[in-house]
Amino acid sequence: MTIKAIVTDIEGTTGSISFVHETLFPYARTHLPDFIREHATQPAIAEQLDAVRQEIGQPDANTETVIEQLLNWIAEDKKITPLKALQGLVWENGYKTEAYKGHLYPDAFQKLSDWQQQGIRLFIYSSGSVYAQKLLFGYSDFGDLNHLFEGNFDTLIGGKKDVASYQAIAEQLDLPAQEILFLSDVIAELDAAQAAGLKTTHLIREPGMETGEHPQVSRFDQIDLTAF
Ligand SMILES: CSCCC(=O)C(=O)COP(=O)(O)O
Ligand SMILES: [Mg+2]
Repeated sequence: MTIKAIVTDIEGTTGSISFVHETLFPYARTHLPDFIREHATQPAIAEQLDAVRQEIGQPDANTETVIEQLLNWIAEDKKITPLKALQGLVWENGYKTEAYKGHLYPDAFQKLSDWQQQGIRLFIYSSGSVYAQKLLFGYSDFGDLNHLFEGNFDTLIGGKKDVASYQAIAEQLDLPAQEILFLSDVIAELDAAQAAGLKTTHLIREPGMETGEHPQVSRFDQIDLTAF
């Protein structure tokens, strides 16, 4: 079977977990409160704040209550759509002021570039918003890499542990599921993708990570597309 498209996770797969948890999340924790206070009445921000109120079942929650909720969700690494949308908007300033660059493993950069040259269709599926994904790859260690990807998916298509999300992605790619390879460091995500019929590969970037039943690699250059 020929792999025609690759859908890749970001955190723990194309880039390090520590970049997300030790750089991006702390930056959001520091800057999100004032960002929200300053922009709360802008329609795009107000829409996300209303989505938080709806999520917590408090339609009349004031701005400070919403901020406190968002900070709790950051601490708990919740993959809740309005949080991820707001984080992306806050991170923009960090990239633009060069507080950080989007972390990418060199082997991921090299292999994604090779696959694109070979005509493999490339997509990202991350819990980070599409906007946050485009920032991370737009301001990456290797420059602007958004040209490598044909498309991006986030939690608007569904959760990454839900089989239906991968069925919807296969439908949008207009490919049989078995011609799509999904890359991730999270077994529950790989299980969901496999249940939808996608091929899978488990990235184990750091020693001591849980192993499962999926084909395993520690670097992108160990992935052989002809093996599927
Ligand atoms: C794309 S921005 C940073 C990643 C992020 O916010 C996140 O929650 C990581 O999710 P992933 O699905 O890439 O593990
Ligand atoms: Mg991941």
